[in-house]
Amino acid sequence: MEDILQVKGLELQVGEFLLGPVDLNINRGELFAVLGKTGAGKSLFLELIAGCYKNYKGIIQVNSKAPIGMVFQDYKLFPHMSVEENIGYGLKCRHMRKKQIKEEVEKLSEMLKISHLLKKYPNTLSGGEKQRTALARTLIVQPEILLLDEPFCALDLVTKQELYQNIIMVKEKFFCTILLVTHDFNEAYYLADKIGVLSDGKFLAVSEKEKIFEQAWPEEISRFFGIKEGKNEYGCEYDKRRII
Ligand SMILES: Nc1ncnc2c1ncn2[C@@H]1O[C@H](COP(=O)(O)OP(=O)(O)OP(=O)(O)O)[C@@H](O)[C@H]1O
Repeated sequence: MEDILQVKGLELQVGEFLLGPVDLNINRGELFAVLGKTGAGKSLFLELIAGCYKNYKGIIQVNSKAPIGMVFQDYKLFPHMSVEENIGYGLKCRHMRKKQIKEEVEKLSEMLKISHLLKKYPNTLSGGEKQRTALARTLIVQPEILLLDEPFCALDLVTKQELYQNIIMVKEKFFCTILLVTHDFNEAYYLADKIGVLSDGKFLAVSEKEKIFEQAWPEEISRFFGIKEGKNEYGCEYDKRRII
């Protein structure tokens, strides 16, 4: 399959922290989960791909003419704009006509089940509603690469599972390649095609999801996958059906 993103010898030093070197290829259309504990460098990696840093070493090659979309951990909605204005913002910047913006916003809101929120303002929304709004605001400009920085971390289990379905829908209907940052292996396992384990700024392992349980990983990596001596945290043979 064709690579949409190629990263070679990528390094970024911020203060004391060194991210990289990272070598990674992401296939078009895949969902790649960046799995790691707090402080591993997950957000930095995503922000680097998004173009937030200039002072890096190495190569980031993006094989896409469309913009890269990013949904931030804290959503970063514009507080003075309604949900409708937030979602339509990217089209307004591209000088699309008001009527067309309205149509596009309505269409996308329906898909993400937030039509009833359009007149509301961000400070009156729940976490899940904010997340859907942020996702819609990013998707409206039809990115080919979607970067999601721990999009579910502050949400309850039921809302999370509803939003997982949104992500699966987005991947299929928008043909997006998705990089998803998470510290939750179950989430990564449920959603991803491929999982990369990031620890202290370095990818310790990258594996297709199906192959995770077929390989003997070093102890350090096994822990990320919830495996201990071939067994899971419940002390029984790892049973993939347990996951979500
Ligand atoms: N602008 C910055 N200047 C200096 N250090 C930074 C900067 N941004 C991040 N760091 C440091 O880089 C390391 C990685 O941060 P990063 O936010 O990428 O971690 P993370 O894996 O996303 O963690 P979390 O899961 O808690 O969000 C941390 O030690 C952090 O303190």
